[in-house]
Amino acid sequence: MTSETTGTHATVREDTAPGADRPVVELRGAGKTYGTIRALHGVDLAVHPGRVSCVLGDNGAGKSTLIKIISGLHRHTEGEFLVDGAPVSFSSPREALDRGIAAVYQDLATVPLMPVWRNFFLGSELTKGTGPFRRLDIARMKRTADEELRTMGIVLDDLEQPVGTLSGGQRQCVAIARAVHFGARVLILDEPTAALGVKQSGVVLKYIAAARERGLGVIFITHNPHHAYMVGDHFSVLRLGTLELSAARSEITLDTLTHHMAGGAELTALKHELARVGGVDVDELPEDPEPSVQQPAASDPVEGKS
Ligand SMILES: Nc1ncnc2c1ncn2[C@@H]1O[C@H](COP(=O)(O)OP(=O)(O)OP(=O)(O)O)[C@@H](O)[C@H]1O
Repeated sequence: MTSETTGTHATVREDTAPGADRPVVELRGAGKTYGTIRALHGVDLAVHPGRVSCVLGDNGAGKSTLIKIISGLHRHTEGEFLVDGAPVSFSSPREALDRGIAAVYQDLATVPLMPVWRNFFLGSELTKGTGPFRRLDIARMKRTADEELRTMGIVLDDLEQPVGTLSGGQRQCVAIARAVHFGARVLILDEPTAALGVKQSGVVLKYIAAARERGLGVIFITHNPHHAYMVGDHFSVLRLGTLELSAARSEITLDTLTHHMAGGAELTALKHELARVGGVDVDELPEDPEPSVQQPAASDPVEGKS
């Protein structure tokens, strides 16, 4: 049996992010070309400690490419990528991890039949004794996993239960707690709520907020403006590989964010098309709110919330 002590609904974020100083991770005019395909171009992004930076975009917008650059899977081909203010170009995820940048993907690298505590330490098992007497320190691994999960507000009744028996949301939370334990300063969460229902999404959003409270910088990739707005301090909307919108929380409403995500101009054009085709009463369709934020200048570095 499994239980979550912290309820299931994330609290809507107030506009009160701690005064985070310089960004841990920063992209300045960054881009990536695959052969002749320009997947990402001129993107600015700043990830500060204790803040959640949301990256939204439709299919093919360039979200995965952005994550791959920051997590060390691909090198950027234009602009700058800085960690702690110094330019970097990682050649592997190991290098990114060594700098405290950890990616948690939808298809989590867990072994479903192994217990929770074993998955928590997968690949980094604790041992005791030396030489031929060296063996797994099972008691310490269970204790540490339990403590770390509790610190994040995740209480599982039985750490012996196979990780495959946890809900999708709980597995994400174990993966987040694991990354935090192994020294992540920046968490990249790739659509962590995409395959989840409302309740489990709430659980994951809570732990995103918990990671933020622990001072981590979080890059939250999502299609869902409602989820982003629950926990986000800053919002970037990508469209066809470029930054369509970059706004701090204080500069944007949920309606405006939703408008950008939905492709407001495209929806309006679609409404006109539907009116021409007939059969659809476009007056019955909901109005789309107008955007009310400035578009970022390509050369302006994206600042977090002031
Ligand atoms: N390895 C690659 N080689 C060639 N083109 C690529 C490669 N990876 C991505 N692209 C192209 O780059 C563009 C951006 O893709 P990307 O996967 O980054 O978008 P995305 O926002 O993550 O989309 P989705 O939500 O569908 O995963 C797309 O046009 C895609 O076809």
